[in-house]
Amino acid sequence: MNAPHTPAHVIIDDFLPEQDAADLLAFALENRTAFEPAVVVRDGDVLAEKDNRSAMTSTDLGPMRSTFTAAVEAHFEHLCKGIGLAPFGISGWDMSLAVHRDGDFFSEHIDTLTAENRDTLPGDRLISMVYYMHLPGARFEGGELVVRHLFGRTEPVRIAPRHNRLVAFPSIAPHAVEPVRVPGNAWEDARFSVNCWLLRGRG
Ligand SMILES: O=C(O)CCC(=O)C(=O)O
Ligand SMILES: [Fe+2]
Repeated sequence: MNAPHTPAHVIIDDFLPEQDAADLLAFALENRTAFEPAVVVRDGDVLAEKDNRSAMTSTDLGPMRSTFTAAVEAHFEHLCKGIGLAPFGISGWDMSLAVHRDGDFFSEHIDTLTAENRDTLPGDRLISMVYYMHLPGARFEGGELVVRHLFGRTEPVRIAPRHNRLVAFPSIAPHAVEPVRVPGNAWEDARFSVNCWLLRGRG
């Protein structure tokens, strides 16, 4: 359980069986051409906004998609409890692979879609999850996830992007990715992740 005054978040280390973690990372490493520069969506407009975010994403998880969703489903009640939410019917999954390379970052934001953006998904993002992966000895530095609580004067939590670590938090919690440094900027040295949002249907 989280202490009462820390942001409600859950960390699960060794989230996937070792072989699945290696296969998922291998899939991301091998499918480099599927990644495109990430965009920021605001008020219904898709913005390639270098001021707020620099990363690349791909919605193709291939055969690893079902491996990943099954693992999340197995932890669903635990995740809800740690975040302080009653379990809900998942109306949809929003998922992508992401890579942060040298100089990449994501300034503070929330994942909840509001206004016109809300209609782009078949439900509201309630839980945000980030699953980290990288090769042993990958040379990136930085890229900590910083999660801030919405209310109260509490210290933000800073979470290192450790291989095979899942972090979950409420999608409305402000969070950011600190700048990543990758000496030499080799693809194999980057900070890879799966971003996954659990959607709840609307009444
Ligand atoms: O990569 C991370 O640690 C977080 C990414 C994120 O906040 C997002 O994609 O919305
Ligand atoms: Fe986010």
